[in-house]
Amino acid sequence: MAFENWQLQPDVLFAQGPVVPVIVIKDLADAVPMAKALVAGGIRVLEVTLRTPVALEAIKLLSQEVPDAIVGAGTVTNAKQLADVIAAGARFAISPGSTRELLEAGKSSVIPLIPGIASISELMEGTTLGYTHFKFFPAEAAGGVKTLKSIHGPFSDIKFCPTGGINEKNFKDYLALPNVRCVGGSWIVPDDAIKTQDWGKITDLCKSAVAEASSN
Ligand SMILES: O=C(O)C(=O)C[C@H](O)[C@H](O)COP(=O)(O)O
Repeated sequence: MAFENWQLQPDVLFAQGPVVPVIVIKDLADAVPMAKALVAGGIRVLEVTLRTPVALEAIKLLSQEVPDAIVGAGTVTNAKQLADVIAAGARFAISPGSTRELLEAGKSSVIPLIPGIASISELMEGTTLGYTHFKFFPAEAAGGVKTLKSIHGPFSDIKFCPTGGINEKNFKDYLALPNVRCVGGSWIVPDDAIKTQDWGKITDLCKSAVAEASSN
């Protein structure tokens, strides 16, 4: 267990499925059909990034309208945003990085914070405060599978959700690592499918990722 005040423990969150879609919602009207398409494809944990003006509204809407999903926030970079996403109903928060301010706020929050790390020193800052689950970002650019294998030596109890440059070709290499439970990625919610509102394509991408993840 990481922090007892967290209503959802990060090991439970990481165990929900092999892929966490990194979602960018530009048009609020897309939020519900997109989330339903993901859930229909077998993916429940949804990371809605705070990259657009409608992101907080989208988190609120999805929390109410798509009860089968576990809706959280991505791109949470400071304590104020953490408070905002909790108020919107997010059940977890993910950050691309870690600052002392954010780590302290996450520690005392009611939802789990998954801080991002790309170096050993950042990881140590987080583990010193009691964090056990991290995002590894930007995964491919920061050395990918090789880096995670090396980190596993001295930090064998720490679990990661690598994100950044992960796609249908390399995600299984990450999932095969002992310190990886799930991977994050935007490949599962491609821009062209959103633009054309091709929700069936998103469901198909999820189904094939879930099926492939469980095959050898
Ligand atoms: O927005 C954030 O909070 C991030 O940390 C960045 C995203 O996780 C990556 O941009 C997703 O990477 P791709 O799957 O390569 O598109």
